[in-house]
Amino acid sequence: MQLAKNTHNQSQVNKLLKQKADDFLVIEGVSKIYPTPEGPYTVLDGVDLKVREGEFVCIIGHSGCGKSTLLNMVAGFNTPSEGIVLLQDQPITEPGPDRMMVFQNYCLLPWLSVFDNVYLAIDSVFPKKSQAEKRAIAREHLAMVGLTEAADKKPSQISGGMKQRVAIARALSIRPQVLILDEPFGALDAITKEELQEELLQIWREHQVTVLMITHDIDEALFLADRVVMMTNGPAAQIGEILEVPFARPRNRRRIMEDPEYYNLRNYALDFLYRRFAHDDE
Ligand SMILES: Nc1ncnc2c1ncn2[C@@H]1O[C@H](COP(=O)(O)OP(=O)(O)OP(=O)(O)O)[C@@H](O)[C@H]1O
Repeated sequence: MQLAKNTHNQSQVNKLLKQKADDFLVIEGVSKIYPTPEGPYTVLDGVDLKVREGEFVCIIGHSGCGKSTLLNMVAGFNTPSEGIVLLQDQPITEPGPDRMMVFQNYCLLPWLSVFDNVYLAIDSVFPKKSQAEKRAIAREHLAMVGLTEAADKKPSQISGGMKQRVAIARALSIRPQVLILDEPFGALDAITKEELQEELLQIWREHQVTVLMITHDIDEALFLADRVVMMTNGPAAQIGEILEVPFARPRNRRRIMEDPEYYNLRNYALDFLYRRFAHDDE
């Protein structure tokens, strides 16, 4: 009897734990209305999304539909006009080291070396750690993105792909729970972009970080994400549909591209963006 009771309790606990993991990041009824000289402008209108812990979610949608506005609310740089964003049941009201953002334009400090760009972030979040420890964390994360040799270079002396690697190493070096990427590879050439996508997947697997990433590239979203969130056009944009990406991990680009399901998903997303929610100017 006791055993049966314990088993029952354990299954309840497992259910609660799963629910907690499923509700890791919760965006609930979020709207954003900006005051403008022409009157209130509704960018987002009632966005609901739940993200599981460790999930990789890509967000696609036409320019101006409010993707950055939404992710800025998760980062804490922006606040909803209505609704709420919760991380592990806590409302997000300001930026914090549990959520790190990486932008398309790298945002490195040009007067600091690659190493010091990463070190500065670690130092600001972990001021009590010893200098040796902080230097070791910086070295470890630069090694993770293959930049050990470039540690003493200034941002102006390295390529765009390398700069984005520094930005990713810097973001991860403070061990955030959520990594927010706003079109991180948008400015890179195709080969560098593919290399960085592979590296990002490896890092995501090793760090077990939850990733939210904006992209305009459907192939990128299908290669990286567990789910692709497709937004309707603004104003008053909403989540139109969510695609579950079924490909096994670790993913192999060639194998995925040989899978007929890849083309079904790709065509479905293209149809959503360029027919059902086509932009007037496209
Ligand atoms: N502070 C603000 N005041 C008024 N309107 C704003 C403000 N910030 C953003 N907007 C408007 O909100 C809309 C959504 O902007 P946002 O940058 O979130 O879109 P996006 O989907 O990320 O676009 P893109 O893909 O081009 O980066 C745009 O029309 C933008 O002009």
